[in-house]
Formats: sequence, C-alpha cells, structure tokens
Amino acid sequence: MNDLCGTRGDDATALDSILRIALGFQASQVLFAATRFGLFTELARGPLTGEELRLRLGLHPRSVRDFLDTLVALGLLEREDDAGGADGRYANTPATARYLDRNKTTYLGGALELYDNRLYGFWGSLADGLRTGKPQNEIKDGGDLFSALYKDPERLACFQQAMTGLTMRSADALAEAVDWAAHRTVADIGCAEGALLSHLLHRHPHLRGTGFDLEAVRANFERNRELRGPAERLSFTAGDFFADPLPRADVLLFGHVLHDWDLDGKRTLLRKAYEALPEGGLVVVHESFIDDDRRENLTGLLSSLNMLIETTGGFDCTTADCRGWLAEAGFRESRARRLAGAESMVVGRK
Ligand SMILES: C[S@@+](CC[C@H](N)C(=O)[O-])C[C@H]1O[C@@H](n2cnc3c(N)ncnc32)[C@H](O)[C@@H]1O
Repeated sequence: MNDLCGTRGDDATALDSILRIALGFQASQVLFAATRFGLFTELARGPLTGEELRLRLGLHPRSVRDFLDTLVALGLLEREDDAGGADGRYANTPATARYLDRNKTTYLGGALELYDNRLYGFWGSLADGLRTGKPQNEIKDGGDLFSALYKDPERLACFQQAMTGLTMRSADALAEAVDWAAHRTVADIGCAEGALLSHLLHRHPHLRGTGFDLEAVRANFERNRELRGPAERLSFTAGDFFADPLPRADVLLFGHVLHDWDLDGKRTLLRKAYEALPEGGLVVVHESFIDDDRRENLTGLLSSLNMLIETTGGFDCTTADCRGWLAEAGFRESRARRLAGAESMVVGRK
C-alpha cells in the first residue's frame, strides 16, 4: 500500500507538485500582504535589515523572519547575509523594484490589489460558477460588470490602474510588432487610462491617437494624459462600443476587450472595426490568447475561467479562433504573433 511515509522519489515529486498547486493560495497571500504593507516601496529607498523593515511596516516580531525569507524563497526579495553574523539585509529584486514600487509608472500593484480585494474572494466560488455558468462577482444577481465597478470611484480607479499595469507588459513589443510607419492614426477601443497609447505615441512621434472608452473613464484618462503625455497628439472619445460607431483611424487596437464578451459580442466588435477602418487599415487584438492546442498557455486558460467569474458570457480564445472571426468580418488577411510573456496579438488587414 502506498502511504505518505512510503512514497518513492518520483511519487514524492508528483505529490509535491499537487501540493504546490493546492497551497498556491499561501504564496498569493504572502505577496498580497507584502504589497498591502508597501514593503517593496519601502525597499525602493535602499536595503534594510529585518528589524528595520519590521519597525517601518509595524509588524509583530513573531513571524517577520519567516515572512521575509518566504519572499526570498519565492524570488521576490534578495537577502544579503552579513559575513560578521549580524542581521542580513533585504532588498528588492530587479523585477520587484520595477513592478512593485508604488512610485514607479511601471507599478503592477494595482493588479495585485484587484486580485487581493476582489478576485481572491470570488474565486472561492469557482465551483458554483462551473455548475451554474453564472458570474460570481458583483453581478452575480444580474447587471453589467463595468457599470457595477464604475459606480464606486475607488473601485474604478483600482480597476483602471490594474489594466494599465497588465497591458504595459506588451507595450514595447506592440511598439515594434506593427508597421506603424505606414499609418498615421490609431484608436484604442476600450483604452482604460490610455497608458498604452501614450507609450505608442512617444515611440512613434508621427502618430496621433484617440482613446475610446465609457464616459466614466474620462477623468482617469485625462489625469493619465497629464502624467504621461503627449497631450497635443492624444485625445479621448467617450462612447459605448456596442451602441455607438467606433472612431475612424488607420489602426484600431482592442486590448483585453474581446475576451470580456460572448461570441456575438466579439463578432459585433470585429464587424464594427471593419466598418470603421479604411482600405489597408489594421485591427490589432492583443490579450492572453490560449495556444491553439489548448494545453500550454495556462495564463490564457485561467483568464478564460476568470471571465466566467467576472462576466456573463466572456471567454478567452485561441489566435486561430480570432483569425477565423476576422475572416468572417471581411478582413482579407491576418497573422498572429507572440508579444511578451503569455500575451499575443492577432492583426487583421482590411
Ligand atoms: C478589460 S479592460 C481593458 C483595458 C485596456 N484595453 C487594457 O488592455 O488594459 C476593458 C475596457 O473596456 C471598457 N469598456 C467596457 N464596456 C465598454 C463599452 N460598452 N464601450 C466602451 N468601452 C467599454 C472598459 O471601461 C475597460 O476600460
């Protein structure tokens, strides 16, 4: 009989990997707590001993060493041990310095705050979602995700910052993967704060850009434009992409928008993009597309389950699915390409 004391080496590895998945919530909570305490922002000023950090963050002495060394083991902090046996000093890694310091424009913490405050709890009822096919968030009893989120300015701001942090992963890759020199105008449909547009316009000074999103987003967009610019080439158009025509531009971007909607919604948006584009114009869809074999891109697959939790009909798709819908909408050619990490894009040419 195979009991825990008698597991062989390969069984133990298999068991470890099951346990790592089962206890994944522990690592999430360690990262959420560190973000909530502002630990990475504190360390952005320079390395600190465990005791210095404890005092700055107002933590109890009992588990602080375990907490900090867990972050080291997770690859989220570095620790330099003092040769003389005194307290080691903790420092950010290059990645946590870049993405988890609240004072940097590359801060991803908005997304972590969203996962911590909203998704962590909602995912506790994934099984109910799988049984009923219904969302498990604020719209559990009906309604639209964005109207629900945007009723509360704090939740709106948190969601928008999260979107910025997530989408900026692909900003450099997008600036390079499209032949921008052949186009003069770009509109980002469902642009959120518009950080991606700012980046593209700075990288390509001949481009003019329009952000298109719900009226509720305007103030955040304008604040972000003041921060990042370029104000003279970047405008905002308020509208509802199902009820209103899309803005006319040479290139239309859809970032993490298609996956929010059911198949009819996706097809409608691509058809409207076709209508708004000139001959030779491009539609660029970028999100965590699932790999065509539906085995590898765990981020894309989990994102699709997240659409079950968050929306009434949304789901993530493969690049092959998206290219098929582009062909149906009339686009004469399309191509797919990896961007950064789990993100890819599909480009269709009218
Ligand atoms: C998941 S976010 C993606 C934001 C951004 N494109 C990105 O990649 O991070 C979806 C965006 O679509 C906007 N949106 C939702 N419904 C909309 C509608 N009916 N018309 C226009 N924009 C809408 C939301 O306000 C939000 O900014």
